Amino acid sequence: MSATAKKRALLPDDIRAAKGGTPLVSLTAYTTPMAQMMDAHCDFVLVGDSVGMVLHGLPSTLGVTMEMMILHGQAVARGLSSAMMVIDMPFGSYEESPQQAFRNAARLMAETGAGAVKLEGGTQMAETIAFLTERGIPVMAHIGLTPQSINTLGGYKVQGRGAARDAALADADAVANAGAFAVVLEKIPASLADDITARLAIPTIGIGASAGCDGQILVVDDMLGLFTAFKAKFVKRYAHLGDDGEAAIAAYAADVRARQFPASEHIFGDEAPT
Ligand SMILES: Nc1nc(=O)c2c([nH]1)NC[C@@H]1CN(c3ccc(C(=O)N[C@@H](CCC(=O)O)C(=O)O)cc3)CN21
Ligand SMILES: CC(C)C(=O)C(=O)O
Ligand SMILES: [Mg+2]
Repeated sequence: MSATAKKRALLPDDIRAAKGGTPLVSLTAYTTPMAQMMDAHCDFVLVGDSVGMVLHGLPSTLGVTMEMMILHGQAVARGLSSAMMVIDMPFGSYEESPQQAFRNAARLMAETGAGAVKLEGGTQMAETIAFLTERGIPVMAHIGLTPQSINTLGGYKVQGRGAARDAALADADAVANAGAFAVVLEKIPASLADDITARLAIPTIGIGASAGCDGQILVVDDMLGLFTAFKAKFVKRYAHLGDDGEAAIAAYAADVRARQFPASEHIFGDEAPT
């Protein structure tokens, strides 16, 4: 999909229609300035629950709340005009029942203006995905490595290898048949991602999956080199803003200590300029 020819905000159906075409481009965002930076270049922007680890220093995504997602979602919405906004449902906000999922998904959409929600899970979430889509809430699914299940998965490991391959294919079929308009494939073998992409009628969005997916997503702070606590194999760093930022802060500190900052252009005289 062309990132420059858009006249209106993209909709889930536009994303769905991109199946098999130019790969969909997506990044996460959590703030207005980051959303502004990517609006013209991305087809959709995800307010990911990775916000908890990336911006709040949490050890996993499990501690992320509805209130955090809503505040960051509102900030991102202010920075977007053409890219579609998708928002993650946080851990504990949808797993209990389709009714619980609807209540919280409706709140996320109403209070942030997101065009769709994303939730983690395959066959076990199919009933909930159908319940939401039948009631007007577009759902992006997320299978493979599902970080909210870190405590049962036992680590951020590759999913769907060997005997687990058939279960991953069943998850893909289940979310597509339930009405998801797209599905994120996280950290699975490339051949499995290619098989899923070939068998589903909806776009696959890869993160640690395959260049053959219908689109790609990364955590923006990872690809900018701003988040450096860990680097998954699937991350490519396109910049090193963390290093650049620390160097800038060190230069500021040295200037202040040497009384080199503020300089004449940063200070005010007694008289207003004429
Ligand atoms: N900064 C950031 N980037 C992400 O992609 C991300 C988050 N945070 N938070 C939420 C989830 C968690 N995800 C993760 C987290 C860690 C690894 C990771 O460290 N992978 C290692 C190996 C870990 C292992 O095998 O146990 C790797 O080298 O890929 C991967 C995905 C993806 N999401
Ligand atoms: C990594 C993407 C897919 C995500 O779910 C997140 O950022 O929370
Ligand atoms: Mg997430």
